[in-house]
Amino acid sequence: MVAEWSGQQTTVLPPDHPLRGRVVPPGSKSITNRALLVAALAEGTSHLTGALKSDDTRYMALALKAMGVKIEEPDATSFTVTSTGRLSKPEGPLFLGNAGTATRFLTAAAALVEGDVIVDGDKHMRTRPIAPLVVALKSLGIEAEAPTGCPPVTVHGKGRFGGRRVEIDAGLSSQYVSALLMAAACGDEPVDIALTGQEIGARGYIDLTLATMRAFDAKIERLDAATWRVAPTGYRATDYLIEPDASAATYLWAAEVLTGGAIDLGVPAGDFTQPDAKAYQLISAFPHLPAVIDGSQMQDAVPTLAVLAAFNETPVRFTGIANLRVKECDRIAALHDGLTRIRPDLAREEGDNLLVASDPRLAGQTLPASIATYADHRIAMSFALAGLKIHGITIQDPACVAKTYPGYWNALASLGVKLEEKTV
Ligand SMILES: O=C(O)C1=C[C@@H](OP(=O)(O)O)[C@@H](O)[C@H](O)C1
Ligand SMILES: C=C(OP(=O)(O)O)C(=O)O
Repeated sequence: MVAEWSGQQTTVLPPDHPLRGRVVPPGSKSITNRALLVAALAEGTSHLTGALKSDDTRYMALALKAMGVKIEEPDATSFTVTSTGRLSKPEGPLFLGNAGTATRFLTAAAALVEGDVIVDGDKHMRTRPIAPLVVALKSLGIEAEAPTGCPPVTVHGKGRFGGRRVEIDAGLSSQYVSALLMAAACGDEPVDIALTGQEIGARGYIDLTLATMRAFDAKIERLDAATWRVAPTGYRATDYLIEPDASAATYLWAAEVLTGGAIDLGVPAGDFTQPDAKAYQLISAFPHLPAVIDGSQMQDAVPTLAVLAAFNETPVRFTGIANLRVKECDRIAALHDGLTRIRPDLAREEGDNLLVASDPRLAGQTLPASIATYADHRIAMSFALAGLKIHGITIQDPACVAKTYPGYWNALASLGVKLEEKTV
């Protein structure tokens, strides 16, 4: 992993007061990118409100525009999407940065284009696996190739999505399933989508996909615990309100318990439908987090929980997190790296488990640590939480939060957290 850093960095100064105030998290990344795609596949105009505007959703919107969809942004949290219901062949490759959702969802949707579509991303995305999705598309008779097993992917679209049944191994990413489900509604016959392999993490993201599809009038039937039948209805344009981002909420919930404050998120934790909202109960138990946390159904909340665990009364073992190794970076390694920069005995990797050796006496100490963020927004946002309690925590490349939460540093500042920015 990278050791040295030159560029922008932010030092978080521990506040001398509990964090109190109102911070509403931005719109859900997951729901915004689903809604943008299904709205683009619906004939007519859809108004998406409460949406996230960040790198990931910008890449999705730009890619859809490149395929002939009209997308306007009437205000800071809305998209107006007008489409014929068809995606046209883009002139060049679709560049999707490191947006896993946009990359996976558009790889399947590219089958609906007549002509070749190249789906590509930045150097990080080019190391994130997509082969299982490509294999699944090929089994449906859709020609596609990803020579490295990661983007770029070339999809030779035929303007249709056909085949009665497709099996998908979603062990590495639930996004493959969501991608197939969303494209399948625009097929010309019902498609059964069946999970193979082991039980997957993040099932809640499939529920999120089904909910967004149904809001745009798709018809999906669950045949059994691992199979869905998608009817070839297409989508109907609609107005859709997107809920705030539950993963973003985890930083605010954690900031609240770490400082003994009260942050009004504008949404009760129980109202979120996204998987990471499950982390709320755990966060509320702080400083009595359980000895073992299975992160499989709240994967994006694991960095938050792991940093929080450092201040817990007792150690915490994180299990069910193997696929954190193929997110924006290898998050198990990045969390281990950051925690051990704070204090060498604070974390240990055991296979794909992460053990955090908690110590409530960390609070108030001065332990200068420059946290490498590996271009991963969640590593930056979660280690900023350590800076609320420890003097000397510096976050490298703080701008990487723009992937999903561009307003993060302003949100902390609005709660009275002092930040020192420097370029080194
Ligand atoms: O479907 C989604 O919106 C997401 C699914 C999860 O990824 P995987 O399915 O790759 O685990 C999650 O980590 C990602 O941030 C968003
Ligand atoms: C894993 C993440 O993103 P994605 O897979 O959508 O790039 C994330 O936001 O934590």
